[in-house]
Amino acid sequence: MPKPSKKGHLFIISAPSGTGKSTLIQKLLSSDKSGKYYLSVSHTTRPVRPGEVDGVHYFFTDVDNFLRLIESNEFLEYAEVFGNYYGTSKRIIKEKLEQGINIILDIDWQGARNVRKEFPEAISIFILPPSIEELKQRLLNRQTDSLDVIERRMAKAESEMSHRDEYNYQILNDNLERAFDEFVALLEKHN
Ligand SMILES: Nc1nc2c(ncn2[C@@H]2O[C@H](COP(=O)(O)OP(=O)(O)O)[C@@H](O)[C@H]2O)c(=O)[nH]1
Ligand SMILES: Nc1ncnc2c1ncn2[C@@H]1O[C@H](COP(=O)(O)OP(=O)(O)O)[C@@H](O)[C@H]1O
Repeated sequence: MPKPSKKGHLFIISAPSGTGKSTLIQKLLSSDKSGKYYLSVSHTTRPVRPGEVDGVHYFFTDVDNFLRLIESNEFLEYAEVFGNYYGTSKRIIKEKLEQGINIILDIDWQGARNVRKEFPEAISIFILPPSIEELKQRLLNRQTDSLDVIERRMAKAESEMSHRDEYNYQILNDNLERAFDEFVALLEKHN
C-alpha cells in the first residue's frame, strides 16, 4: 500500500503595513528552490501600486466582482482593511495542502482569526517593527503610497499590534538578515 503523502502546513503571517512581511516572504520564495512554499495570492479591491502585477501580487478586482465572489463562496476568509476588501481563495489552498505544499498567507488579524476557525492547526507568525517611528520611515522609503494613505496605515498600526498575542510566534524585524534567519528556522521547524 502506498504511504499516504504528508499534507502541507498553513502559515499565517501578519504585521502592521510597512513592517517587512512581503520582503521576508519574497526572500523565502526566492530561496525556495524545491517549491516547498506557495504564497496564496489574495483578491483585493485596492488600487494597483506601481510595479505590481495582476495575478502575481494580487488579483485586482472591483467591489461588484468582489461581492459576487463572496456570494459564490469563493473565499476561505475576507476582510475590509484600510477601506478596501481583501480575500483568500479557498480552492487553491485546499489543493496545495493536499499536494504537501506549505501555504503562506499574508493576511491581517481578522483574516487570521477566521482562518484559525477552519484550520486550527495553522501556524501563525506576527512580525513586529522595531518602533512606530521606524515603521513610518519604512513606509516612506517604500514610496508606494501617498502621505494620506501612509497616515491611515500608521493609524491602524497600533490596533494591528494589539493582536500580536493571538499568534503562535512573534518575530522582530530589526535587521533583515537576522529576522529572515529566525523566520526560516521557524518555518523549517514545522517541516
Ligand atoms: N484578511 C485578509 N487580509 C489580507 C489579505 N491580503 C492582504 N491582506 C492584508 O491587508 C493589509 C494591506 O495589504 P497591502 O495593501 O498589500 O499593504 P502592505 O501590507 O503595506 O503591503 C495587510 O495587513 C495584508 O496582510 C487577505 O486575503 N485577507
Ligand atoms: N529589516 C528591515 N530594515 C529596513 N528596511 C526594511 C526591513 N525590512 C523591510 N524593509 C523595507 O521596508 C519597506 C516595507 O517593507 P514591505 O515588505 O513592503 O512591508 P509589508 O509587506 O509588511 O507592508 C520596504 O521598502 C522594505 O524594503
